[in-house]
Amino acid sequence: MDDVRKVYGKSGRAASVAALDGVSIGFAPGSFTAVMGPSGSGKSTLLQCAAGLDRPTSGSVTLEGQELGALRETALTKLRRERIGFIFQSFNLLPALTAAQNITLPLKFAGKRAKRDRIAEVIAQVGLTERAGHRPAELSGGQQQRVAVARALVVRPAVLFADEPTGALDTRTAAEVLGLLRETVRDAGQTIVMVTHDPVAASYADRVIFLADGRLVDELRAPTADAVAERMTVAQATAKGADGAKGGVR
Ligand SMILES: Nc1ncnc2c1ncn2[C@@H]1O[C@H](COP(=O)(O)OP(=O)(O)OP(=O)(O)O)[C@@H](O)[C@H]1O
Repeated sequence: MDDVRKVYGKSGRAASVAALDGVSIGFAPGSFTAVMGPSGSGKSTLLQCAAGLDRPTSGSVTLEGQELGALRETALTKLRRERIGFIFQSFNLLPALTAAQNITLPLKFAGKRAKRDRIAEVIAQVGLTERAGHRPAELSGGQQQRVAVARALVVRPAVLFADEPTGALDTRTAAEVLGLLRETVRDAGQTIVMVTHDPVAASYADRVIFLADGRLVDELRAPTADAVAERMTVAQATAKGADGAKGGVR
């Protein structure tokens, strides 16, 4: 992402909001990045712009050498289907379909043949071989999120974007899902960008970036949960500082 700005509302008008205010950042192949920041700091907007779900007001986003802004809507949709994976807080599975059918869906959308071996492989990767024939209502929250992870991985995306993937899970189940994400980075070289409010979740990443008022204000490598929690306090102070209070960052 190069100098990405996203302004909601007409730029210059009193009601306009710069949700992203000149963000430049790269996500290297095989890296796992957590995005943190106070509510309204632009985390979701960053994810949406990086994933080609939303177009920046200015600046550019490049994925595997392709500038997303240069693509028409149909080409962008194709790129999203084939090169990008998504998981959300609410698993977004289709209730009438089994786990295996949910996982097969992205291949169908991409017009690809659903090879049985690939489906079995990705189901095994998320540890759901025994549950492949179950519908979402017959699965626990953690299992449903693992189906969603498998569905995101089945196309072998360049980047997996996760928006609060453990927000609806209890601590133990969240740890399982985060461990699974970590494994896909380690074993399959998957690139992951994850928005989270939880310092423990962020500590599974290789790097945490902190947003405040649409700007990148800090970065932490090899994070521990304690170090993340401490930096969050500083990011919050920075956000307040931008509202006029002096000496926001210490
Ligand atoms: N569609 C929209 N129209 C107008 N303003 C928007 C829109 N989407 C987001 N915003 C504003 O942009 C800013 C950043 O929002 P964003 O959702 O990216 O923040 P966030 O860090 O993800 O917040 P949260 O942690 O609460 O989900 C906020 O001030 C928000 O009100």
